[in-house]
Amino acid sequence: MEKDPSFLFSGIHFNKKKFSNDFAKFQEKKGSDINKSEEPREDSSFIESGKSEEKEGKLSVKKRKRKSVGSGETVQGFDVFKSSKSAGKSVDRIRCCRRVKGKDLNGNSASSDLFNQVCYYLGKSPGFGCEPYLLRNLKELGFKEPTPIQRQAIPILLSGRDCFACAPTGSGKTLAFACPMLMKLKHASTDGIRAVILCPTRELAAQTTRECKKLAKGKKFRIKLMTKQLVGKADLSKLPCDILISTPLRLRLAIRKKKINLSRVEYLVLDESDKLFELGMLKQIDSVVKACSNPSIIQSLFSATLPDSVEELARTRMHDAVRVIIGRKNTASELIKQKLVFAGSEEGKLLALHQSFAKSLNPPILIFVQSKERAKELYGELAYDKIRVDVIHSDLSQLQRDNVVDDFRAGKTWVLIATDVIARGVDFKGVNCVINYDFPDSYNAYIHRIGRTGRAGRTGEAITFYTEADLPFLRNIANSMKSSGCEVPSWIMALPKLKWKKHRPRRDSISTQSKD
Ligand SMILES: Nc1ncnc2c1ncn2[C@@H]1O[C@H](COP(=O)(O)OP(=O)(O)OP(=O)(O)O)[C@@H](O)[C@H]1O
Repeated sequence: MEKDPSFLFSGIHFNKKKFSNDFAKFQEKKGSDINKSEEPREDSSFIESGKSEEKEGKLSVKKRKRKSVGSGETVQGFDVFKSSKSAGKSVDRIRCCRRVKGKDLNGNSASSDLFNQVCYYLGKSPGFGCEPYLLRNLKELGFKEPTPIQRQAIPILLSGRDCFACAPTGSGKTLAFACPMLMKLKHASTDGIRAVILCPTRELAAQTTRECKKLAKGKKFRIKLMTKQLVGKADLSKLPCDILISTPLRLRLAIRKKKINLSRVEYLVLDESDKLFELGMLKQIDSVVKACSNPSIIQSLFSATLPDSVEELARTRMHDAVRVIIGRKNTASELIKQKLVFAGSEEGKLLALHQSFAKSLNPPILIFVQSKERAKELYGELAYDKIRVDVIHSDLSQLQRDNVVDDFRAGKTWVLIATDVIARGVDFKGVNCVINYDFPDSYNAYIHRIGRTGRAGRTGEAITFYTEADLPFLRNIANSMKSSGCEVPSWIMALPKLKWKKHRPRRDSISTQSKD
């Protein structure tokens, strides 16, 4: 069900208490008027907010506070203030507070085409022109107005600042980095690779490649996905490619074999960045960042979850970065109705699943389990039911994985059983329900798994089964539910909150056959 256009603001909370000063400022401006202005004003705060803060670097903290709170200067839609943690480093924080309205290029009212409006502002500053092909493609894709993350991140990246951004799942982060990338690159060239996008999984890399191609339709940009075959090629230095999309491992392999030249890369994106900064991928990321040696490179990090530890790590690798947080950091979209179900035992889970399918089946449904072995077991159980079920895990070949994903997208598969290989970033339109058959192994995994539903303004449901083994971690999930507006029994809220390391308990195998 589409919610138009308020969906664009799903997941946004403005903490009135914490930001009371800023809130007061917005209240004062009530009724005043961005909308009524004759012409859309050039919104310099969009682009230069961070830089003007920098200039103020010498002001005392008190003065800076006074200036930003009491001056009555124009603030449109967000509040910019220095991160206290980052004293001495140029990292700004932008918190999206409310909707900006205005007129589009033709002077029509705000709701018609805000993309035009954003681009109009940008077009006024030299070098930021949005070409007609991009506007046309956005229109063809049905995107009428930018989502909050797009509204904030696009101008920042276009202004040449590094950016790390955290916004809810399904809120349009891909476009937020792909749009400015195409605008920055302007035209295809034979200069070699000029933009690199890193994604943690092959599925996500393939999806991002497709999205970039759709956006670039009508231009001759060469957009390439780093495949196994490509890595195997003798010489990639002459690869006709403007934009390269890859997993870190494949790109690192190409770098190590000295097959690829990334010294001209102007634009680097780390998508699902917290996953990329996990221990296993950190070395690979570092070697890519090192190989992208162009001093004027623009780097950006995007994710729906951005733990503080990752931010700290990112700051050591990014300078002059603007930090954009849409809504509350690390929470699920409000469009997802989250439920916890006590299943008692492993057998209980299977029973609960069968019963709920027998009662009502509202596909497409995604079921997450904790390992490929369990994915195969559950598939074995459900395959006998008269539902179209399929399974995806890392034991399948790339071609098999692609086919499974395509069938689910096309509606041929109703129920897809999956491991965490597709928990992040993969955009299935209209998944009605996500079932965490096995409790997720971390809080972030929970947010990303359930984020496969409730995307782009649609509502969705997320059901999480738990057993005794999962009880210690229930409270952590309950917190996310509460902050997304879902009901949580008070006894769960009273449970102690534990530090959540990887939680993968040994579970009995999935089978209807009695163990005896
Ligand atoms: N401005 C827009 N208006 C309407 N729909 C949009 C807009 N921008 C993106 N979308 C759609 O929203 C959906 C989610 O976008 P996207 O996959 O970029 O989300 P995301 O924030 O990266 O999610 P995740 O955190 O799960 O990776 C896509 O189907 C995309 O086509």
